[in-house]
Amino acid sequence: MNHLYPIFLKVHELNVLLVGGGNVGTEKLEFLLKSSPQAQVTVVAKAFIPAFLEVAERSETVTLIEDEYHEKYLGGKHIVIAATDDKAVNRQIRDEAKERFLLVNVADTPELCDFYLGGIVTKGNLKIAISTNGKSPTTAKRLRQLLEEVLPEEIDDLLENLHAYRDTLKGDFEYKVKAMNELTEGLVKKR
Ligand SMILES: C[C@@]1(CC(=O)O)c2cc3[nH]c(cc4nc(cc5[nH]c(cc(n2)[C@H]1CCC(=O)O)[C@@](C)(CC(=O)O)[C@@H]5CCC(=O)O)C(CC(=O)O)=C4CCC(=O)O)c(CCC(=O)O)c3CC(=O)O
Ligand SMILES: NC(=O)C1=CN([C@@H]2O[C@H](COP(=O)(O)OP(=O)(O)OC[C@H]3O[C@@H](n4cnc5c(N)ncnc54)[C@H](O)[C@@H]3O)[C@@H](O)[C@H]2O)C=CC1
Repeated sequence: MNHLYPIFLKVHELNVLLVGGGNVGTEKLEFLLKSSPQAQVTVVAKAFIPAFLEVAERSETVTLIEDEYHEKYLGGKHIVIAATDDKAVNRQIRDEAKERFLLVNVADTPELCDFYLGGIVTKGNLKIAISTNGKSPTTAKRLRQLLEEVLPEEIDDLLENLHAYRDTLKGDFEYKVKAMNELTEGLVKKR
């Protein structure tokens, strides 16, 4: 049983701190920006690998700070992702973030995480997040790839059309709920 509760964060309006600019940091930043290209991310690392810089340069909302992690970098942040190769530093980031009641993810270390990053499928306005409860990130990746493949791009047209249709409906809330449910019944009806 997976007890995690998924939420969809407006990371373009929240301040994210990422510590570490190596392989794992690159992967985290890449997936964050793929899903949320305007994510407000400050990255602190002693050094950045070229692949990291390549990903960061594509974004206008990523700020890089070449420095050792210090508690001061938690100021003004809502969410923290620790991705250094130093376990003690990751632990320190986690402890100092917790003192401030910030939500923290220590990459690849489930026991130190308040939340996990998931596999994410985006088709226009549709977004699906996948979690295996930390049991198999590779399965989350494969499911993400599968859904990206099988869900048609046109699914976004469906959402837009239904949204437009809802706006044309005259009547109270109850009437609209009924009309929208009848119209979309075919999506779940068993043949
Ligand atoms: C708990 C969690 C915490 C977190 O990091 O947030 C976590 C933990 C760990 N990851 C590990 C390794 C790998 N992670 C991936 C890939 C992804 N990992 C992601 C999330 C999560 N990883 C969270 C759980 C999500 C869930 O609930 O399912 C994804 C979905 C999202 C993202 O990273 O943004 C992203 C796919 C994105 C995509 O493609 O869509 C691959 C696959 C690959 O790269 O091909 C490998 C190598 C294969 C392997 O080793 O399994 C290890 C072992 C480290 C070691 O060996 O020491 C641990 C630690 C452990 O399992 O104990
Ligand atoms: N590379 C991979 O695919 C995997 C890595 N891991 C583990 O994840 C951890 C991170 O791995 P990588 O990203 O590959 O390491 P890496 O060596 O590529 O990157 C580490 C990053 O942390 C930064 N850093 C280290 N100490 C710092 C500090 N005090 N303040 C600020 N920045 C600091 C470095 O400057 C660098 O940018 C390691 O512990 C590794 O064992 C686990 C599974 C897979």
